Amino acid sequence: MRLSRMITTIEAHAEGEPGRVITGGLPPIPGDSVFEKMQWMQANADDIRQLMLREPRGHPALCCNALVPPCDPRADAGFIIMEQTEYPPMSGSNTICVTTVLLETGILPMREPLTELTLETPAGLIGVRATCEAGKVTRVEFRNVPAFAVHLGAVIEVPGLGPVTVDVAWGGMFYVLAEAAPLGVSLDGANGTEIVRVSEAIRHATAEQLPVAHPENPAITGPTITNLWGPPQAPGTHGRGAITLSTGPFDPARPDRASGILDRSPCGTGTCAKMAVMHARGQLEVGQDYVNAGPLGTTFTGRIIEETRVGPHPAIIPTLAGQGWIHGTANWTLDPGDPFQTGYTVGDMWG
Ligand SMILES: O=C(O)[C@H]1NCC[C@@H]1O
Repeated sequence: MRLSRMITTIEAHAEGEPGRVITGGLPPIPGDSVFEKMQWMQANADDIRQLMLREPRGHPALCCNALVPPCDPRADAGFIIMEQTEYPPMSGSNTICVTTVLLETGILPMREPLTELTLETPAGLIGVRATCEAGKVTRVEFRNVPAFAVHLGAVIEVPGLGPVTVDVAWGGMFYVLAEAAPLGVSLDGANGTEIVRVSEAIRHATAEQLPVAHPENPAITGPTITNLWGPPQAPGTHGRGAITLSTGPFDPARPDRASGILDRSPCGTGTCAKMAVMHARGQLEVGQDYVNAGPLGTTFTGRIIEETRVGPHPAIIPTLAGQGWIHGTANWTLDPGDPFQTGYTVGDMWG
């Protein structure tokens, strides 16, 4: 066996959303912030992201996180988030996976009943409170970056769907949000193909008609991800949503060939974007919980803890909570003679 790479990972999921955590095998990654480290990785080592997320080592629903030393002296650890078509600045399910791995594998010391951490993400510092019992992280609550609505109730023209009313908001990623019922789309996971088809058409049209950039970091643009939402279905929940992550380019000439995957969790940044929209509409107040359900019926609990501003936008500071579980460890290798040096995708599963 000849190895040109060996990457060590801890396999984890947060309320169903898989979030692989790279704990070894990365090259030195330069940068004066985790955001700069992310930019370097995107420009100089994107083969690692592809190797981890594509077949035979990955699959369309997988996310991956590269643990890196923090740059901010206030942070305990840093991580770079990698998804199928982008490096998100922030991610709820991946923050929960990273926290669970850091503490349950001893990379950082676990204190029971509560461990408090500061993590540096490309979007900035995240305060984390991990409830721990008998060596298990039973709940991860993090204070997200400020969330805000950029567009409320905008009408866009979507080929194949006609006029669609959308909101566009930041929750750590830029989301386009649309109510599922007027579109005639069921949010049940079994309807995933239709959800992806409609969501990708809306995302593409919104990115063309309502492009947005973050006021504090114009390099962060969107929307890049779609949140179809609906009323609560289960007792104790306040809403539900289906988040579609793209897994490949959208061809407006072939909307039926849209390639995307549902977040298996309720999506932390998507829930925060939804909360920002609800707050902007006076539907959710400071101190109020918002329990959001995803396609598996698992939930994240959001709460608005403060009001603030981001550039010209009124904003909220939300917390988001859920749980993660480790389900494996792995050493992934690359033979320099492997014909697939960056993995591969096939249209049957990748659209
Ligand atoms: O929970 C979240 O925010 C993440 N889940 C997959 C897509 C987002 O990054």
